[in-house]
Amino acid sequence: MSENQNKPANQNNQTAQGDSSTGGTAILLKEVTKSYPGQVKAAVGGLTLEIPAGSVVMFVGPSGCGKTTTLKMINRLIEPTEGQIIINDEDVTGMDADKLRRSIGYVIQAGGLFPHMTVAANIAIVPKMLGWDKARITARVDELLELVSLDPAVYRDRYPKELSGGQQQRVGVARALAADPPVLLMDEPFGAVDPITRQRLQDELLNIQAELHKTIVCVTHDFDEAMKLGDWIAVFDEGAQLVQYDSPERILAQPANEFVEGFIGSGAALKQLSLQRVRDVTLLQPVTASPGENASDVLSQLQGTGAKHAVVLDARRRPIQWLSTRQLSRMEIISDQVDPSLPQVGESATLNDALDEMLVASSGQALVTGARGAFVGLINVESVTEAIAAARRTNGDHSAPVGLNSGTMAAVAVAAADQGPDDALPLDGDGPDGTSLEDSGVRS
Ligand SMILES: Nc1ncnc2c1ncn2[C@@H]1O[C@H](COP(=O)(O)OP(=O)(O)OP(=O)(O)O)[C@@H](O)[C@H]1O
Repeated sequence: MSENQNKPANQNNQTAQGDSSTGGTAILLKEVTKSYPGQVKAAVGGLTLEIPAGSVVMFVGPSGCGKTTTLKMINRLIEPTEGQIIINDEDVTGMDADKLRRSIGYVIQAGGLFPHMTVAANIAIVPKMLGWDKARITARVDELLELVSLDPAVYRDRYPKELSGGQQQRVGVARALAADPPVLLMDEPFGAVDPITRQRLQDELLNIQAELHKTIVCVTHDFDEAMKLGDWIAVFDEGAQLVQYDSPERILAQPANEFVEGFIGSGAALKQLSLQRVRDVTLLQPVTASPGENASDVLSQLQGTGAKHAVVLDARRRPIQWLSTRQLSRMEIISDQVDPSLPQVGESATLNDALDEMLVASSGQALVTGARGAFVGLINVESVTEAIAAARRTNGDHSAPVGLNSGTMAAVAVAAADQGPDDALPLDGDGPDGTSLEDSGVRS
């Protein structure tokens, strides 16, 4: 049996130890335990967890359940009491911790920037330690600032206190990516910013991930964030007991037990909206027009199609106006005026974002833009509803990565196993599809 058989369906081209098709590398936690001095129960009890290369794995669970402890054991900010952590074929528990940390990006809440250093100096910390020359560091700093959507000329010489919370967070991400590490650990990265900034930072992280394909492990308190960002979600209970480890779709459609249901919260159907992107929906193609055109020509086109609105595009095909037949009938020539309040969403926005935009505009429709703001079509409430129904029909046809505990919290284990063979955790040592852990790359 091949090593890939127990990998998630959408990761089948990767081996357990990374693959050239991703910028990331697989991580395997093998029966990892952490007992703090004086603790009655271990903070992490015999956790085995496979983190596929190039995927985003989100850790969720109640406060104090061991998420941060698990995360920090990966880069040895916390030393495990027992077990192995294997990154790129190597058990890193025996490796020099400083060397290890230089190959793992780490992002914490509010960026964790050094206040006495400029943005550029903060980003340059690891490249400097690695002995890069000055020109290479300067070029890399600028490249990373561009990547996180900050203009290098404006921001490179600023100090952290001269940045907004969201900007500090962006610099934190840039710093973590500086030496192009295959692994990125994030601990509540967007916890300290307002909801709108948070949404933008999440979108940006997704864009960056689409480009770089890192292996990202991220702790969050926000289940919606876990669904939006995660390829896989690990739901933990006390002692880092893994209650469910699966795709956001499956966790939503088939929560392992009441504990997971509680985490999902109300409105599971609505949460489907956060799983799908605008680009997954069939867009409508309206009549378009350009500045300088005769309004009457556009009106007759509209009459031909039965539509009531035309989208005016500038020379770079960016939408600038959205005119009704009534507005068109009052003008002769279409102007190049830009309407700043057009309801617009990007292709990578979630259906939830799109619905928000439509509701705010109360038009039931929004303009969709793609690369460099070019118009790609219209989305409406009906197409969103159809996309959700279609997703339900195709839900849940894949196996998940391996995750289990050898710890002592039997109650949780029994609760999960009660869900039947399809939903149960592989507590008997078998993977979700019945393959052995040996086959899945988990070797003793
Ligand atoms: N340095 C420490 N010494 C002793 N106990 C600790 C230490 N750090 C964490 N713990 C305990 O270990 C358990 C797990 O803590 P951890 O911070 O990993 O949880 P968490 O799930 O990340 O929590 P939160 O969501 O509140 O951040 C908790 O009971 C915590 O009190």
